Amino acid sequence: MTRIKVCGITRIADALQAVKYGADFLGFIFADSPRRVSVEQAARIIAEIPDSIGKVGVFLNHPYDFVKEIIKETGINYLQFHGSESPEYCQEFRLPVIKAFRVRDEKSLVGLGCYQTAVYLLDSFHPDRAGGTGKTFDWQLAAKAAEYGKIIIAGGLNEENVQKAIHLTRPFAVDVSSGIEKSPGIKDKLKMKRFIEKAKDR
Ligand SMILES: O=C(O)c1ccccc1NCC(=O)[C@H](O)[C@H](O)COP(=O)(O)O
Repeated sequence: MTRIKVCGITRIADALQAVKYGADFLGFIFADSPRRVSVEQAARIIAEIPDSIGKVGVFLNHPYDFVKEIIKETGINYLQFHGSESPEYCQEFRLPVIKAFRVRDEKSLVGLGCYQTAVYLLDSFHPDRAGGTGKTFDWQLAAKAAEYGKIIIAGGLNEENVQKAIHLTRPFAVDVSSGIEKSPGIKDKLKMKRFIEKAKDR
């Protein structure tokens, strides 16, 4: 069954709803974003979440020591590197790594084979925004990435298109953020429920 990552969590209520509806991973953004959480905020939310749920810290070209500190202070147990972090940098950490690639065309996936990460997350390229764009990319390109390992499909997913994305790309997981929001960082309960139901129905 396709796993589900709900990203951009900023509130305990949203985290608990996502778990109740069946999310497998929750994402906490430490990069510059309207969905950014403080260390204290993330730690407070994570303390309320069952152990079985993956808690993913999302980073963007952060210094090694910053990431180490967040791991220590919050209890995140997955690392998502969303920038131009090198394979060597990703291997410095003991936690499982999700390396993100922002897909514009085939060339965006060059270098993917150099990483030895747990999973690859494919997100949409946007010239000004690193993530949470609400835009999809050409899902046909996901097949190339799948040759290298497990993939997570991200970027512009919502209750209308998630089944098609799963059907076309057969991912390990799907990732959603703005497609289930009322406003950045504030999730819409009903949209979240419907998204998860649709994703689980595939
Ligand atoms: O979501 C953000 O604001 C963000 C900002 C900077 C780096 C990464 C960010 N998000 C990472 C994610 O994993 C999002 O879930 C992913 O970009 C998909 O977002 P959306 O298109 O809104 O579903």
